[in-house]
Amino acid sequence: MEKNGYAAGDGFNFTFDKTFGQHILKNPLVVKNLVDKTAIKSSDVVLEIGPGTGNLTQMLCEKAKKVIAVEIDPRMAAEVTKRMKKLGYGHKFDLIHGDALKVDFPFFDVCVANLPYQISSPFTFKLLAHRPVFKCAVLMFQREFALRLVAKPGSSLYCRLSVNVQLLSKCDHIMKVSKNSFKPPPKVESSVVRIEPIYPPPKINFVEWDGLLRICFMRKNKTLGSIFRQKKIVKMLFDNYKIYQTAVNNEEENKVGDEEAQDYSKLMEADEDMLNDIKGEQKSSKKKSRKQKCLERLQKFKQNEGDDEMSENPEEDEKDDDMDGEEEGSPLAEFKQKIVTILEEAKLTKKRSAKMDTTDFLQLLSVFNEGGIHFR
Ligand SMILES: C[S@@+](CC[C@H](N)C(=O)[O-])C[C@H]1O[C@@H](n2cnc3c(N)ncnc32)[C@H](O)[C@@H]1O
Repeated sequence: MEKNGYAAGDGFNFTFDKTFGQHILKNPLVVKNLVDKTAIKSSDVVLEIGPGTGNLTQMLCEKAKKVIAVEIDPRMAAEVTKRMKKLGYGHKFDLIHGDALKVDFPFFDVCVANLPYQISSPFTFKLLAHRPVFKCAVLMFQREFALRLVAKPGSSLYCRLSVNVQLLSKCDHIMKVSKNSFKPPPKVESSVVRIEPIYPPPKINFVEWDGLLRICFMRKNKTLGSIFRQKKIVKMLFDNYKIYQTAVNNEEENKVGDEEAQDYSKLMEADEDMLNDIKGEQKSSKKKSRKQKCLERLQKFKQNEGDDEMSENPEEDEKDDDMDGEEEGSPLAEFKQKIVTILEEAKLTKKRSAKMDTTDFLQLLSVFNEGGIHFR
Protein backbone atom coordinates (compact mmCIF):
# COMPACT_ATOMS: atom_id res chain seq x y z
CA MET A 1 0.00 0.00 0.00
CA GLU A 2 1.25 3.53 -0.72
CA LYS A 3 0.55 6.88 0.91
CA ASN A 4 2.15 10.20 -0.06
CA GLY A 5 4.05 8.25 -2.70
CA TYR A 6 5.94 6.06 -0.21
CA ALA A 7 5.66 2.37 0.41
CA ALA A 8 5.10 1.24 4.00
CA GLY A 9 8.14 0.27 6.06
CA ASP A 10 10.07 -2.98 5.82
CA GLY A 11 7.46 -5.64 6.15
CA PHE A 12 5.04 -3.46 8.14
CA ASN A 13 1.58 -3.39 6.72
CA PHE A 14 0.74 0.23 7.49
CA THR A 15 1.64 3.56 6.00
CA PHE A 16 3.71 6.32 7.56
CA ASP A 17 1.78 9.23 8.99
CA LYS A 18 3.26 12.61 8.06
CA THR A 19 1.43 14.38 10.87
CA PHE A 20 3.50 12.36 13.36
CA GLY A 21 6.73 13.08 11.46
CA GLN A 22 7.22 9.39 10.73
CA HIS A 23 10.57 9.10 8.99
CA ILE A 24 12.08 5.76 9.91
CA LEU A 25 15.84 5.47 10.27
CA LYS A 26 16.61 2.85 7.67
CA ASN A 27 20.42 3.11 7.60
CA PRO A 28 21.80 0.48 10.04
CA LEU A 29 25.17 2.26 10.23
CA VAL A 30 23.53 5.46 11.42
CA VAL A 31 21.46 3.49 13.95
CA LYS A 32 24.61 1.79 15.27
CA ASN A 33 26.60 5.04 15.37
CA LEU A 34 23.83 6.86 17.20
CA VAL A 35 23.46 4.12 19.82
CA ASP A 36 27.26 3.91 20.26
CA LYS A 37 27.37 7.67 20.96
CA THR A 38 25.02 7.21 23.90
CA ALA A 39 27.62 4.94 25.60
CA ILE A 40 24.81 3.09 27.35
CA LYS A 41 25.83 0.82 30.24
CA SER A 42 24.16 -2.50 30.97
CA SER A 43 22.81 -0.95 34.19
CA ASP A 44 21.14 2.01 32.42
CA VAL A 45 17.44 2.66 32.03
CA VAL A 46 16.83 4.23 28.61
CA LEU A 47 13.88 6.44 27.73
CA GLU A 48 13.22 6.32 24.00
CA ILE A 49 10.84 8.88 22.57
CA GLY A 50 9.09 7.95 19.33
CA PRO A 51 10.37 4.38 18.80
CA GLY A 52 8.40 3.98 15.56
CA THR A 53 8.86 0.47 14.22
CA GLY A 54 11.75 -0.14 16.62
CA ASN A 55 14.96 0.10 14.57
CA LEU A 56 16.71 2.04 17.35
CA THR A 57 14.78 0.27 20.10
CA GLN A 58 16.18 -3.12 19.16
CA MET A 59 19.77 -1.96 19.57
CA LEU A 60 18.94 -0.03 22.75
CA CYS A 61 17.43 -3.22 24.23
CA GLU A 62 20.64 -5.11 23.40
CA LYS A 63 22.68 -2.65 25.49
CA ALA A 64 20.47 -1.37 28.31
CA LYS A 65 19.01 -2.84 31.47
CA LYS A 66 15.58 -1.53 30.46
CA VAL A 67 14.05 0.52 27.64
CA ILE A 68 10.90 2.55 28.23
CA ALA A 69 9.46 3.98 25.02
CA VAL A 70 6.86 6.74 24.59
CA GLU A 71 4.95 6.48 21.30
CA ILE A 72 1.95 8.52 20.17
CA ASP A 73 0.77 6.34 17.25
CA PRO A 74 -1.09 3.24 18.47
CA ARG A 75 -0.10 1.29 15.34
CA MET A 76 3.60 1.98 15.98
CA ALA A 77 3.13 1.24 19.68
CA ALA A 78 1.65 -2.20 18.87
CA GLU A 79 4.27 -2.91 16.23
CA VAL A 80 7.31 -2.09 18.37
CA THR A 81 5.90 -4.03 21.34
CA LYS A 82 5.32 -7.09 19.11
CA ARG A 83 8.80 -6.76 17.58
CA MET A 84 10.60 -6.49 20.97
CA LYS A 85 8.68 -9.52 22.29
CA LYS A 86 9.56 -11.52 19.19
CA LEU A 87 13.24 -10.63 19.64
CA GLY A 88 13.14 -11.84 23.24
CA TYR A 89 13.30 -8.39 24.84
CA GLY A 90 9.75 -8.43 26.21
CA HIS A 91 11.06 -8.56 29.81
CA LYS A 92 13.11 -5.38 29.45
CA PHE A 93 10.82 -3.30 27.23
CA ASP A 94 7.93 -1.11 28.42
CA LEU A 95 5.75 1.07 26.27
CA ILE A 96 3.91 4.24 27.29
CA HIS A 97 1.28 5.08 24.71
CA GLY A 98 0.92 8.87 24.61
CA ASP A 99 2.23 12.26 23.61
CA ALA A 100 5.80 12.90 24.77
CA LEU A 101 4.89 16.50 25.55
CA LYS A 102 2.05 15.45 27.85
CA VAL A 103 2.97 12.21 29.62
CA ASP A 104 5.02 12.18 32.82
CA PHE A 105 8.40 10.65 32.12
CA PRO A 106 9.53 7.82 34.40
CA PHE A 107 13.03 7.67 35.93
CA PHE A 108 15.74 7.18 33.27
CA ASP A 109 19.51 7.47 32.90
CA VAL A 110 19.75 8.12 29.16
CA CYS A 111 17.23 9.50 26.68
CA VAL A 112 17.27 8.76 22.96
CA ALA A 113 14.83 10.45 20.61
CA ASN A 114 14.17 10.86 16.94
CA LEU A 115 11.05 13.01 17.11
CA PRO A 116 9.09 15.21 14.71
CA TYR A 117 11.10 18.39 14.38
CA GLN A 118 8.17 20.70 15.15
CA ILE A 119 8.26 19.64 18.81
CA SER A 120 12.07 19.89 19.19
CA SER A 121 12.02 23.00 21.36
CA PRO A 122 9.28 22.17 23.92
CA PHE A 123 10.57 18.62 24.12
CA THR A 124 14.16 19.73 24.83
CA PHE A 125 13.07 22.07 27.62
CA LYS A 126 10.70 19.46 29.08
CA LEU A 127 13.63 17.05 29.17
CA LEU A 128 15.93 19.60 30.80
CA ALA A 129 13.33 20.24 33.49
CA HIS A 130 12.99 16.50 34.26
CA ARG A 131 13.90 15.36 37.78
CA PRO A 132 15.76 13.41 39.02
CA VAL A 133 18.36 14.64 36.60
CA PHE A 134 19.51 12.15 33.93
CA LYS A 135 23.02 11.41 32.61
CA CYS A 136 22.62 12.43 28.97
CA ALA A 137 20.29 12.64 26.00
CA VAL A 138 21.14 11.83 22.40
CA LEU A 139 18.62 13.55 20.16
CA MET A 140 18.04 13.83 16.42
CA PHE A 141 17.11 17.34 15.26
CA GLN A 142 16.68 19.30 12.08
CA ARG A 143 20.20 20.47 11.14
CA GLU A 144 19.46 24.22 11.53
CA PHE A 145 17.98 23.68 14.98
CA ALA A 146 20.92 21.49 16.07
CA LEU A 147 23.47 24.05 14.90
CA ARG A 148 21.68 26.80 16.82
CA LEU A 149 21.64 24.64 19.97
CA VAL A 150 25.41 24.23 19.95
CA ALA A 151 26.33 27.66 18.49
CA LYS A 152 28.97 29.51 20.49
CA PRO A 153 29.26 33.28 21.09
CA GLY A 154 30.51 34.91 17.90
CA SER A 155 28.84 32.40 15.58
CA SER A 156 26.19 33.82 13.23
CA LEU A 157 23.76 31.15 14.50
CA TYR A 158 24.19 32.14 18.15
CA CYS A 159 20.73 33.05 19.46
CA ARG A 160 18.47 32.91 22.51
CA LEU A 161 17.99 29.17 22.02
CA SER A 162 21.77 28.63 22.22
CA VAL A 163 22.06 30.67 25.42
CA ASN A 164 19.02 29.06 27.06
CA VAL A 165 20.08 25.49 26.32
CA GLN A 166 23.71 26.14 27.21
CA LEU A 167 22.62 27.68 30.49
CA LEU A 168 21.07 24.34 31.45
CA SER A 169 23.30 21.81 29.68
CA LYS A 170 26.52 20.96 27.91
CA CYS A 171 25.61 20.51 24.30
CA ASP A 172 27.63 18.84 21.51
CA HIS A 173 26.96 18.19 17.84
CA ILE A 174 27.93 14.57 17.34
CA MET A 175 26.97 13.64 13.80
CA LYS A 176 25.26 14.71 10.62
CA VAL A 177 22.55 12.45 9.19
CA SER A 178 21.56 12.79 5.55
CA LYS A 179 17.96 12.79 4.34
CA ASN A 180 18.58 9.49 2.56
CA SER A 181 19.12 7.64 5.82
CA PHE A 182 15.36 7.89 6.42
CA LYS A 183 12.33 6.30 4.86
CA PRO A 184 10.57 8.32 3.56
CA PRO A 185 13.32 10.95 3.32
CA PRO A 186 12.39 14.21 5.08
CA LYS A 187 12.74 17.58 3.30
CA VAL A 188 15.49 18.76 5.63
CA GLU A 189 18.90 17.52 6.73
CA SER A 190 19.34 16.22 10.27
CA SER A 191 21.96 16.19 13.00
CA VAL A 192 22.42 14.32 16.25
CA VAL A 193 23.16 16.32 19.40
CA ARG A 194 24.30 15.07 22.80
CA ILE A 195 22.94 16.99 25.78
CA GLU A 196 24.29 16.63 29.30
CA PRO A 197 22.31 18.55 31.93
CA ILE A 198 24.20 20.92 34.20
CA TYR A 199 23.21 20.11 37.76
CA PRO A 200 22.28 22.00 39.81
CA PRO A 201 20.99 24.58 37.32
CA PRO A 202 21.71 28.24 38.13
CA LYS A 203 19.45 29.64 40.82
CA ILE A 204 17.80 32.38 38.84
CA ASN A 205 14.30 33.44 37.99
CA PHE A 206 13.76 32.14 34.45
CA VAL A 207 11.05 34.66 33.68
CA GLU A 208 13.50 37.46 34.45
CA TRP A 209 16.17 35.66 32.44
CA ASP A 210 13.90 35.26 29.44
CA GLY A 211 12.82 38.91 29.60
CA LEU A 212 16.45 40.04 29.67
CA LEU A 213 17.49 37.80 26.76
CA ARG A 214 14.58 38.92 24.61
CA ILE A 215 15.80 42.51 24.93
CA CYS A 216 19.46 41.62 24.41
CA PHE A 217 18.78 39.57 21.28
CA MET A 218 16.53 42.14 19.63
CA ARG A 219 19.75 43.39 18.00
CA LYS A 220 22.42 40.95 18.97
CA ASN A 221 25.26 42.89 17.30
CA LYS A 222 24.54 46.15 19.09
CA THR A 223 26.31 47.10 22.29
CA LEU A 224 24.34 46.77 25.53
CA GLY A 225 24.99 50.48 26.07
CA SER A 226 23.10 51.23 22.89
CA ILE A 227 20.24 48.75 23.44
CA PHE A 228 19.54 49.86 27.00
CA ARG A 229 19.42 53.56 26.11
CA GLN A 230 16.47 53.14 23.76
CA LYS A 231 13.45 55.03 25.03
CA LYS A 232 11.00 52.13 24.61
CA ILE A 233 13.26 49.82 26.63
CA VAL A 234 13.95 52.44 29.32
CA LYS A 235 10.22 53.13 29.57
CA MET A 236 9.31 49.45 29.87
CA LEU A 237 11.95 48.87 32.55
CA PHE A 238 10.84 52.01 34.38
CA ASP A 239 7.24 50.70 34.48
CA ASN A 240 8.52 47.37 35.81
CA TYR A 241 10.65 49.24 38.34
CA LYS A 242 7.67 51.16 39.71
CA ILE A 243 5.53 48.00 39.97
CA TYR A 244 8.37 46.17 41.67
CA GLN A 245 9.03 49.01 44.11
CA THR A 246 5.35 49.03 45.08
CA ALA A 247 5.47 45.27 45.64
CA VAL A 248 8.60 45.63 47.80
CA ASN A 249 7.00 48.42 49.80
CA ASN A 250 4.02 46.15 50.36
CA GLU A 251 6.45 43.43 51.45
CA GLU A 252 5.37 41.24 48.55
CA GLU A 253 8.83 40.89 47.06
CA ASN A 254 9.15 37.22 47.92
CA LYS A 255 5.76 36.44 46.45
CA VAL A 256 6.78 38.17 43.23
CA GLY A 257 10.01 36.22 42.96
CA ASP A 258 10.10 32.76 44.41
CA GLU A 259 7.14 31.04 42.77
CA GLU A 260 8.57 31.52 39.31
CA ALA A 261 12.19 30.89 40.17
CA GLN A 262 12.57 27.46 38.55
CA ASP A 263 10.03 27.82 35.78
CA TYR A 264 11.59 26.77 32.45
CA SER A 265 8.27 26.95 30.61
CA LYS A 266 8.89 30.53 29.52
CA LEU A 267 12.09 29.44 27.83
CA MET A 268 10.05 26.86 25.93
CA GLU A 269 7.72 29.57 24.64
CA ALA A 270 10.65 31.77 23.80
CA ASP A 271 12.22 29.18 21.61
CA GLU A 272 9.01 28.14 19.95
CA ASP A 273 9.22 31.61 18.36
CA MET A 274 12.69 30.77 17.16
CA LEU A 275 11.55 27.45 15.73
CA ASN A 276 8.82 29.24 13.84
CA ASP A 277 11.51 31.57 12.54
CA ILE A 278 13.41 28.58 11.13
CA LYS A 279 10.23 27.24 9.55
CA GLY A 280 9.46 30.69 8.16
CA GLU A 281 12.94 30.99 6.72
CA GLN A 282 12.54 27.64 5.00
CA LYS A 283 9.12 28.40 3.56
CA SER A 284 10.13 31.74 2.14
CA SER A 285 13.51 30.52 0.93
CA LYS A 286 11.82 27.77 -1.10
CA LYS A 287 10.28 30.36 -3.36
CA LYS A 288 13.52 32.30 -3.87
CA SER A 289 16.12 31.75 -6.54
CA ARG A 290 19.69 30.92 -5.52
CA LYS A 291 20.85 34.32 -6.74
CA GLN A 292 18.22 36.07 -4.63
CA LYS A 293 19.26 34.07 -1.58
CA CYS A 294 22.95 34.90 -2.12
CA LEU A 295 22.15 38.60 -2.43
CA GLU A 296 20.09 38.49 0.77
CA ARG A 297 22.85 36.72 2.66
CA LEU A 298 25.37 39.31 1.47
CA GLN A 299 23.05 42.11 2.53
CA LYS A 300 22.50 40.51 5.95
CA PHE A 301 26.23 40.06 6.38
CA LYS A 302 26.87 43.71 5.50
CA GLN A 303 24.08 44.75 7.86
CA ASN A 304 25.60 42.79 10.74
CA GLU A 305 29.01 44.25 10.00
CA GLY A 306 27.35 47.64 9.89
CA ASP A 307 25.78 47.09 13.29
CA ASP A 308 29.15 46.33 14.77
CA GLU A 309 30.79 49.36 13.22
CA MET A 310 27.93 51.60 14.17
CA SER A 311 27.97 50.63 17.79
CA GLU A 312 31.75 51.04 18.03
CA ASN A 313 31.08 54.71 17.37
CA PRO A 314 29.49 56.49 20.36
CA GLU A 315 28.14 59.33 18.22
CA GLU A 316 26.38 56.92 15.92
CA ASP A 317 25.10 55.02 18.95
CA GLU A 318 23.43 58.18 20.14
CA LYS A 319 21.11 57.90 17.12
CA ASP A 320 19.46 54.97 18.87
CA ASP A 321 19.18 56.97 22.01
CA ASP A 322 15.71 58.25 21.17
CA MET A 323 14.94 59.90 24.50
CA ASP A 324 13.92 62.98 22.48
CA GLY A 325 11.47 65.26 24.20
CA GLU A 326 12.40 63.83 27.60
CA GLU A 327 13.25 66.61 30.03
CA GLU A 328 16.59 66.45 31.77
CA GLY A 329 16.02 65.50 35.40
CA SER A 330 12.63 63.87 34.68
CA PRO A 331 12.04 60.54 36.49
CA LEU A 332 12.49 58.67 33.18
CA ALA A 333 15.74 60.47 32.33
CA GLU A 334 17.05 59.75 35.84
CA PHE A 335 16.07 56.11 35.48
CA LYS A 336 17.92 55.92 32.17
CA GLN A 337 21.00 57.31 33.92
CA LYS A 338 20.63 54.59 36.56
CA ILE A 339 20.73 51.91 33.82
CA VAL A 340 23.73 53.54 32.13
CA THR A 341 25.61 53.71 35.45
CA ILE A 342 24.87 50.05 36.25
CA LEU A 343 26.24 48.97 32.86
CA GLU A 344 29.29 51.20 33.15
CA GLU A 345 30.16 50.08 36.69
CA ALA A 346 29.90 46.43 35.63
CA LYS A 347 32.02 47.20 32.53
CA LEU A 348 29.28 45.81 30.31
CA THR A 349 28.44 48.90 28.23
CA LYS A 350 30.52 47.84 25.24
CA LYS A 351 29.52 44.16 25.27
CA ARG A 352 27.32 42.72 22.51
CA SER A 353 24.91 39.82 22.96
CA ALA A 354 26.30 38.10 19.87
CA LYS A 355 29.57 37.61 21.73
CA MET A 356 28.39 37.14 25.31
CA ASP A 357 28.32 33.72 26.96
CA THR A 358 25.95 32.49 29.66
CA THR A 359 28.27 33.79 32.40
CA ASP A 360 28.12 37.29 30.92
CA PHE A 361 24.33 37.18 30.76
CA LEU A 362 24.12 35.90 34.35
CA GLN A 363 26.32 38.81 35.46
CA LEU A 364 24.14 41.25 33.52
CA LEU A 365 20.95 39.92 35.13
CA SER A 366 22.55 39.99 38.55
CA VAL A 367 23.77 43.62 38.36
CA PHE A 368 20.43 44.79 36.98
CA ASN A 369 18.44 42.94 39.67
CA GLU A 370 20.75 44.27 42.38
CA GLY A 371 19.99 47.75 41.07
CA GLY A 372 16.25 47.03 41.35
CA ILE A 373 15.81 46.62 37.58
CA HIS A 374 13.55 43.74 36.59
CA PHE A 375 12.44 42.13 33.35
CA ARG A 376 9.01 40.64 33.97
C1 LIG B 1 11.01 10.29 13.01
S1 LIG B 1 10.05 8.92 13.56
C2 LIG B 1 11.31 7.97 14.32
C3 LIG B 1 11.04 6.48 14.43
C4 LIG B 1 12.17 5.65 14.98
N1 LIG B 1 12.66 6.12 16.25
C5 LIG B 1 13.32 5.58 14.00
O1 LIG B 1 14.31 6.32 14.24
O2 LIG B 1 13.24 4.87 13.03
C6 LIG B 1 9.19 9.69 14.89
C7 LIG B 1 8.38 8.78 15.78
O3 LIG B 1 7.86 9.56 16.85
C8 LIG B 1 6.46 9.31 17.02
N2 LIG B 1 5.88 10.54 17.55
C9 LIG B 1 5.52 11.65 16.88
N3 LIG B 1 5.07 12.60 17.73
C10 LIG B 1 5.17 12.08 18.96
C11 LIG B 1 4.84 12.57 20.25
N4 LIG B 1 4.36 13.79 20.43
N5 LIG B 1 5.04 11.76 21.31
C12 LIG B 1 5.53 10.50 21.14
N6 LIG B 1 5.85 10.00 19.94
C13 LIG B 1 5.66 10.77 18.87
C14 LIG B 1 6.00 8.96 15.60
O4 LIG B 1 4.79 8.26 15.61
C15 LIG B 1 7.18 8.15 15.10
O5 LIG B 1 7.06 6.82 15.49
